[in-house]
Amino acid sequence: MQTKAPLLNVQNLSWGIANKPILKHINVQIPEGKFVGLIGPNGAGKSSLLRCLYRFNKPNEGVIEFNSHDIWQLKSDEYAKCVAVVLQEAPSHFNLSLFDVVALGLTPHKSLFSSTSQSEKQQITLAIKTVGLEQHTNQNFESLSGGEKQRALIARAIVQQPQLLIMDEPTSHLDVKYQIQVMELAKSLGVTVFASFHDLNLAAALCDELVVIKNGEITHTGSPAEVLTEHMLDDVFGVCAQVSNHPQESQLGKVTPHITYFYGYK
Ligand SMILES: Nc1ncnc2c1ncn2[C@@H]1O[C@H](COP(=O)(O)OP(=O)(O)OP(=O)(O)O)[C@@H](O)[C@H]1O
Repeated sequence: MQTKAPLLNVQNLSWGIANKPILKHINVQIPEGKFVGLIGPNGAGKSSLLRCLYRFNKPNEGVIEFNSHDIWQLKSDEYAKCVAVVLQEAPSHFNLSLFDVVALGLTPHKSLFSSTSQSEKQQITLAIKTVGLEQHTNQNFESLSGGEKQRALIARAIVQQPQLLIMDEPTSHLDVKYQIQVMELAKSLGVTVFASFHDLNLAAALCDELVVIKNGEITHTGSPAEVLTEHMLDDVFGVCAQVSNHPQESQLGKVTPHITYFYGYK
């Protein structure tokens, strides 16, 4: 039986700035429909890798295939229709309402200056409702809270109807409730997601697979249970921790690693 090609296939990717190698011979496969987390210490290369995937950084070496096509051979608007990006910092959208920002998700699908049809307006309203922001529809985007902004950007991604959602630490400024809410919302969309995380327990609970990067190299890939070991946490993150099974998940017969950190160890 022939196995299906991954939605995103990164082969031997290297990228750097001014002769300084930052990403070194990266190989990553993101299967269609999976929620894959990218983890690694500060400065490991997470954002640099994700930027290569949404064509912000052009690799010095290697190939990135989307649906078996080299992404640099695709027309930029064609690729923009397929890939939505949610970043750590919500971009500034002065004078735009929440509705207007969510409507920007239609941009890759529309010609310049074309107006928004009735059915598109319904699509936008539905996406706003999905992220629970209907009471804020006409509010200025800039006046939304951090968590509301990130949910609005997910609504924008819903409207875009991407095949792949790339998220670069989208919850790092949010309180714990919004962190869980925003990532669970992203998971509930059912699209393929590749997201970087700093909260390893959140990554363990939500991700089907994890990719670990350290010093610009992939060191581990696999299920959260395979990847999140005490040895890996020591080796890659330099922390002393105990990994157990999350109590909520063990009641359901699932194995989800849960990390307890120890303090005062060097
Ligand atoms: N445009 C650039 N010019 C010079 N150096 C860069 C550039 N982009 C990234 N770097 C460097 O590459 C390394 C990896 O950075 P990157 O932002 O990808 O790491 P990260 O894993 O996302 O880190 P963090 O968890 O702190 O956000 C860092 O040392 C950073 O300073």
